[in-house]
Amino acid sequence: MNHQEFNFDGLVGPNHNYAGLSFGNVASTGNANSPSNPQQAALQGLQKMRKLMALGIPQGVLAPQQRPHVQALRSLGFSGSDDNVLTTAQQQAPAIFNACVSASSMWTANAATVSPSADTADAKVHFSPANLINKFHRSLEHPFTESLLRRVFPSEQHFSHHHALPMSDHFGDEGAANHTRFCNRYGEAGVEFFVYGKAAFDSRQPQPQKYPARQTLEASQAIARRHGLAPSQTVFAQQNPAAIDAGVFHNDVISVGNGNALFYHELAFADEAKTLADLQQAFDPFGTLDFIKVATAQVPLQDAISSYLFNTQLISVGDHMALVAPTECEQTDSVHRYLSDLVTHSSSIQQVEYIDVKQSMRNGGGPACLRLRVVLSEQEQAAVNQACIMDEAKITALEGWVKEHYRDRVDVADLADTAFIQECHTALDELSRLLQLGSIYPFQQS
Ligand SMILES: NCCC[C@H](NC(=O)CCC(=O)O)C(=O)O
Repeated sequence: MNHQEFNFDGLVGPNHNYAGLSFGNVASTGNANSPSNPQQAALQGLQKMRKLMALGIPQGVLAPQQRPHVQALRSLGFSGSDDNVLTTAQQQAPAIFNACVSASSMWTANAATVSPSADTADAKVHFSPANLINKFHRSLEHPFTESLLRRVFPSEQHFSHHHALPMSDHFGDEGAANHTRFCNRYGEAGVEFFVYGKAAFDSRQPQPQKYPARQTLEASQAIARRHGLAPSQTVFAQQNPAAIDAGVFHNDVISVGNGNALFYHELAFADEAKTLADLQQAFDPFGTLDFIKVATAQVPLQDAISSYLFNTQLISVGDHMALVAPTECEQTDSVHRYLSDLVTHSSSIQQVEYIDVKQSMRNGGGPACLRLRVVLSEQEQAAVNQACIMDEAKITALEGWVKEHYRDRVDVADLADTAFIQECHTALDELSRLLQLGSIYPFQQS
């Protein structure tokens, strides 16, 4: 059977903006209140999908969420007409209002954790939407994410959908940004690797002091249990608390894996030697893992964070692997030097492709943040909502849709404007038809 790893990228929403909502994510707070360009952001995302398709990676899309989240504002005591809710919230509680207008669902690496059928006890593909409890604006995502995933992966025979974990910091879950899978071939069983920031029920373990640990060990363990993963093929490792305090808010900012390779910075894990030993032990039945370590002397941690060297997409292309890296990696001397050198050695990684996703990068989202990886067999592929699987013509149609409906400048002050919100609804209404999602948006249901 022919299995493939699909990338489901988040389509950037028409309300893409910079509100500085993510404490601990230095790009987000550093660019707070600068104007955004939603049209350029969405086109950069679509261009990235085109590039990945050209490299042979099948590509799907996940639709953006409706914002502002009027219902959340109503639950916080703002009342009257929708217009009144929005204008009063923006005047009286601008920070809360901004959180309810975020386009953060574009980073689909945080949408869910996905385990392929080769790893799960019931041989179904399992999806657990992430509760994203650490950030208010992101904690609003999971109900829509779950209903969207159910419409994109509707077959009960092949797909198993869970609810998000309990909404408590003890079970803080950030989805696939802290989850990696190793295997020889996508259709074969492999090792699932969960990286957490803190143990919520064990205060003896070290914790970051400055910035929050967004993923807990207990959340990762719960996901592994729910997905029916074999304990011998599941590894949990703690992220280095010092790296979190330097701005590494998810593991995918400091390491990336694919196939039998792990590309990581030496400061990624709290206990590097134990993490590698645990991974190799779990992988022993399948073979040898290729650990590609980047030393601080080669790339200082700050350069890795600002360039997003590890938020690259590590993909299999024929018999080798390629890194799809943001152009910031080309512009950061240490990183560019490292990558130019890397491809000349006999490592698994023999190709680097640079892409421009600056609109997303300015909020701390690189190429890897924008995609959710889903391994599918041929039968599972046939059971997916086909309108969400991309080809050249569909990408072109989405580009046309973006150019027709998206603004090229949005200031945070525009976000409560009635005309702007109406434009966003018109865009999403048309998109729900293009992607055959039915009346999925709240404004279509009232
Ligand atoms: N995986 C990348 C996620 C980036 C995301 N940024 C944000 O939500 C910033 C939004 C803003 O500041 O407007 C986050 O930190 O979760």
